[in-house]
Amino acid sequence: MESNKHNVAESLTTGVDGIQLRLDHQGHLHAPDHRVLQWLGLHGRQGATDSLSLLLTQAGLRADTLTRTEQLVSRQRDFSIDWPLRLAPGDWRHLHCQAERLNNDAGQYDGLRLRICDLTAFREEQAFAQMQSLIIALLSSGASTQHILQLLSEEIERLTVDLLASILLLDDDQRHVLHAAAPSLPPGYVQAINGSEIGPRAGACGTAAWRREQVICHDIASDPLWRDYAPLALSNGLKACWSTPILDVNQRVLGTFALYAREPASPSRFHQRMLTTITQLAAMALQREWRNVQLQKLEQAIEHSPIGFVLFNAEQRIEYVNASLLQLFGYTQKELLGATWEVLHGEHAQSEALVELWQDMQRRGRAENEITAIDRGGGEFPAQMLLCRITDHSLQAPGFLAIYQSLRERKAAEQALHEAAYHDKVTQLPNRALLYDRLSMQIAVCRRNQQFGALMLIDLDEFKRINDTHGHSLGDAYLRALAERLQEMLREEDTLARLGGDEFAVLLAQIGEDADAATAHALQVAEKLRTRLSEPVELRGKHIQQSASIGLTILPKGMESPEDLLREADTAVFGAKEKGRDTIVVFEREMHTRVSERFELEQDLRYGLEQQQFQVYLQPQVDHQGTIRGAEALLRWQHPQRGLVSPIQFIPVAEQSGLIVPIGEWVLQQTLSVMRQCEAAGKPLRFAVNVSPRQFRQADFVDSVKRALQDSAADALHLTLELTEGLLIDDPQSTREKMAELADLGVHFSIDDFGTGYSSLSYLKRLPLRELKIDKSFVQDAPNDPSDAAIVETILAIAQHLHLTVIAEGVENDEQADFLRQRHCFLMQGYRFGRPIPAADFVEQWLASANP
Ligand SMILES: Nc1nc2c(ncn2[C@@H]2O[C@@H]3COP(=O)(O)O[C@H]4[C@@H](O)[C@H](n5cnc6c(=O)[nH]c(N)nc65)O[C@@H]4COP(=O)(O)O[C@H]3[C@H]2O)c(=O)[nH]1
Repeated sequence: MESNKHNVAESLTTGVDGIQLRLDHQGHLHAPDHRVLQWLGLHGRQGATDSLSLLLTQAGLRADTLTRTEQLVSRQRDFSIDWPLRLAPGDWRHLHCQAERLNNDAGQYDGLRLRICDLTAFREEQAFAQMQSLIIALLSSGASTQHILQLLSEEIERLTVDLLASILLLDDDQRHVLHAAAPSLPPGYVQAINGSEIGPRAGACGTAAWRREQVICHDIASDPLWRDYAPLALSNGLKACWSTPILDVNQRVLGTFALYAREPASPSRFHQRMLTTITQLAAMALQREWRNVQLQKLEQAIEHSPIGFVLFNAEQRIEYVNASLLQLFGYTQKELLGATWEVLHGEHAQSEALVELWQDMQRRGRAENEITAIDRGGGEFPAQMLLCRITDHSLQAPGFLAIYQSLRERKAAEQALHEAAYHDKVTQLPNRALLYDRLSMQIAVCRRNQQFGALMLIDLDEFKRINDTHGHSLGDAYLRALAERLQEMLREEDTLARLGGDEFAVLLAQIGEDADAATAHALQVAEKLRTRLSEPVELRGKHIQQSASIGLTILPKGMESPEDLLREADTAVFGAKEKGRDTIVVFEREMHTRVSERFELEQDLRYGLEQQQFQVYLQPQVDHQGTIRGAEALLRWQHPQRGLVSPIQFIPVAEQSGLIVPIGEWVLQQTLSVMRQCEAAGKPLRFAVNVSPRQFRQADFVDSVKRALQDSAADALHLTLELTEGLLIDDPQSTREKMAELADLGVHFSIDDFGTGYSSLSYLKRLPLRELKIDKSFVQDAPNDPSDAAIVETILAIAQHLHLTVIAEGVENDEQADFLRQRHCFLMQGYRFGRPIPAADFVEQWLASANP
């Protein structure tokens, strides 16, 4: 008993480092303490306890480790060895044995002292620490998530030895699980559960994902959650499964981590810890990936954004710029990285807008303002800038973000819109709308300062002619040249505007303290402008010269509005035109009446044309025997209230308003139809039609005559067109071309009122003319006035020289007729031979006459 006690005391001594066992020199084990049995998992079991081999076999030590232990013992020397003992599936106790040889007093071998420590907890800690650092290292190394999950699973399986790990991920639809890693699960099983739906009874993993909580299935065979999947699991040798959902920071399920056992089993404390740790590590890996994807998307969005991004670090130095910013400022990335923001703003870095922006950002974390930026070439441009503080988790500012959006295009578009709305396209001068604004302002300023200004309207005399003869592009160039001339002669505070086709306006700001002084000053300026305008302009090798009519009005006289002043100046322009153009007229109140009368007449004319109030009259042209040789078409206007209006009254208005063009065409058509009637009746007659200068200058004049001839089917040989002398002088080249084209068709040309203009004979010679028409003013006084007689004689001489026929108009009596006949002028027209009568009456008489 005593010895037994001694044995026990000697064979097992517990120390801080473990429990001691004693083997005698024959290899017998002294009776072990119950704690040894407990460690070995043999507590309470019956069996031999004096053999180390037996004890270790019973404890489940693997055969190879046991053999190795026996070998070491038999060597009778010091040694150490690990005894991993499997307590349950995946649950191991790590015992460590340190053996020390004992000698008796004679120095002979006396057995071994075995010191046994339980290193399980230490090993587990070590394993967790290793695993965590491995995963964190992998996470920061940029290893793929797939790789990390695979490694995690392998590591678990290595640690647990006989458990099988599985990581499943939830599909984007959050309803299906997808295989991510399962190093040892049978491939058939992996394939079968890949894509299966989560649910309240979908095995351990499907249910854990569904419930968002851990699901422990000790025995798959009997677990109701496995009803649908048990056959699959069992046929693959899987009998227990513990699964934990992997959750992100927002508790969203990312997937599941599970451990399978090949026999029914419950997780140990170690397993529980492992499940928790692994799901956290897996969540980190998955979230890192998700963040990476988000970051990549964000990075791409920023890189390709049309807006410039700059990241400044805490030292306010640039650490990132996107492509748009480089393009916007014209720098390379290398040039900007590390630079301060002065580089993007130059001297404007201290501007009020930027300082304010900076202070606002400091106060509120975010600020926005319109600022001036400077590009690499030093060019300034407006930009919308947003400054934003970047905070990290400790809420300190590690830097700030600046966003630049160029306002160049927007400003240019705004400017273009403004320009378009307030400027004339051809000359870029202010247009009517802008003049109107300035006029309103000037009225107010003058009233306040008790000063006077002036408004001038400049109307180019016959600008249309330039357009018609030289084309619009030259016309535009001419206008630009005039605009430049005018601008040169005005002060900065004056406004030069273009109001329309051939009309400019000048607003002279504050030119006198009383109306008279202002008028005198304005007249002086107007005269300078008029003179300058009338000087020839050389364009594309052509000299273009024009006079201008200027109307001016002084402001403010009373309470005139801008419209009133424009109307006054307009009235004054009419006055100038009436005075014979190329002159300046200052507005007076009486002008209003005249102008409005004229305006009314124009309206009536327009209406009259629509209402067919016009009529063509015909006046015969006879030879020396009184035989009718032709007739002149003369227009009559039968106005319902005005009565029969003379062409002398309305032709100039029609000419000025442009209405003469449709009216002239209408007269021609009417005359040609009469002509055709005579031709058809076998009594053809020559008809003369007046062509106004404006009508002739139309670019399509020749075509319109050709069309009318074609439409009427009348013979061009019977048509005479009467042109005025002035027309021939104005634009000889184009006049000659047009005349020639029609003359080729057989049309005759006659110069009306010959002798009143200044035709050069050499020039007349080159025109396809047939006839000169002596103006009635010479004819009527010729018999009694020697100078008129001389003129008539000269005209006749010229005609003879040029081989032209001559017709005298306004022949009222025999005396005049005799005078003409004696001088061999055989064609005559006048009341002496017949007054103009309605065309229909004329034709009737003509067809009924005995004339051939
Ligand atoms: N005192 C007097 N006058 C005579 C005598 N014989 C004819 N007349 C008038 O003299 C004018 C001759 O026409 P015009 O010189 O071409 O002068 C025309 C012509 O320039 C213009 N005109 C008339 N019809 C047309 C037309 O259809 N087109 C164009 N563009 N102008 C026209 O109006 C002007 C005036 O036309 P009317 O009033 O019809 O005046 C006509 C005619 O009625 C006479 O013995 N004594």
